[in-house]
Amino acid sequence: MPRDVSTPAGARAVTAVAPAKINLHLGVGDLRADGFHDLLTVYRAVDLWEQVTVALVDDDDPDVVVVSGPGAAQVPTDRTNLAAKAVDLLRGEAGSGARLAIRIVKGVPVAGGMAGGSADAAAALVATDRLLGLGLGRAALEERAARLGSDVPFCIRGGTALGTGRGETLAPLLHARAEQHVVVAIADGGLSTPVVFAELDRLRAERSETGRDLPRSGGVEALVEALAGQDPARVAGLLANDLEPAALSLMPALRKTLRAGAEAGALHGMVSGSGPTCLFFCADREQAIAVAAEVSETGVAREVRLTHGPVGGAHVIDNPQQTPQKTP
Ligand SMILES: C[C@](O)(CO)[C@H](O)COP(=O)(O)OP(=O)(O)OC[C@H]1O[C@@H](n2ccc(N)nc2=O)[C@H](O)[C@@H]1O
Ligand SMILES: Nc1ncnc2c1ncn2[C@@H]1O[C@H](COP(=O)(O)OP(=O)(O)OP(=O)(O)O)[C@@H](O)[C@H]1O
Repeated sequence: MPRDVSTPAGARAVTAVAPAKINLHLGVGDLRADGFHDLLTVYRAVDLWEQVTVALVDDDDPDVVVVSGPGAAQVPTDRTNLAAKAVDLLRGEAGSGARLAIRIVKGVPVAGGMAGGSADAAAALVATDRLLGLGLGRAALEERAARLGSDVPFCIRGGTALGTGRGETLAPLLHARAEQHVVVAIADGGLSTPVVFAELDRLRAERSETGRDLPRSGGVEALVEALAGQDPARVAGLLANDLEPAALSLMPALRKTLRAGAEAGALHGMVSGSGPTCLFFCADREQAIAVAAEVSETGVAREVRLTHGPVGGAHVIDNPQQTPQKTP
């Protein structure tokens, strides 16, 4: 462990946090020539946070990556770690020879479809920008973020946003502020994002041969309008995830999880992004507490968490113990 990686924010270390994302709508187009799929998505940041500290260390100390928190053992600690890629990108661009150590405290399920690794990259970009005094604005940081992954720009931005392209092109949805209480059911094991996209392509091809195409989600206008109102049931009726059939095909046990949420009375249950985390949308915090307790009792999930959104995007925090900012 480098000697000053846990130094409170100051000249030699900066800590930033970035939120998990959920996709209230995830429309997936056909496979593109570059290996990605065009998306039409409504992103929302929720209050599960990754915390990343970037610290200047002495020349003879290594550029270590230290990861702690749930699922830490599954996260790489070499330069393939997305936070390390973010640090290397900005340090290289600045022509800096600084030795930088990274400490990650995970609060988002690993490989769970909630952009945990992307949040690490987002927080690392924001922290490195501040530590090296680069002064890159939001737009420049989001451009670097898009090079690291499709979800990374949104983890910087936070709030609620429309995502297009491969998910990296964002437009804020400033009126979509209706708060949501969501129960997060974390599965035992993860799903690989590219494998889930490939399974969707396979299912679509298979179904089209039988003449019964897999249904595709439509537009987002009604959802965006509902998000400007105050009726959680209306919002719940408009949620959609085109990747869900692929995640269910790869992990059929998730059907049981979704059933448990429905039986507990959630307004709507669905797989989060590429899965396997399942989300249960509730009318209010009281219902969310009751649904979380009931789903937890059935034993279908490894862990059940309560969350809500929207919350803000990646930002520097002065005190690593402090609670991240709650509003966008
Ligand atoms: C499922 C989502 O989380 C929804 O927000 C994202 O689309 C995934 O975003 P991400 O994890 O940042 O994914 P990336 O690191 O950009 O891409 C990983 C892999 O996922 C697949 N991928 C990702 C995004 C996209 N629009 N189409 C894809 O087909 C590709 O195989 C790609 O090589
Ligand atoms: N900092 C990181 N944190 C977590 N995983 C990382 C990180 N860097 C690289 N990875 C790799 O990325 C894989 C996906 O992890 P991640 O937690 O980002 O998945 P995810 O939340 O399903 O992603 P998304 O929702 O963006 O598709 C992991 O299995 C891990 O090997």
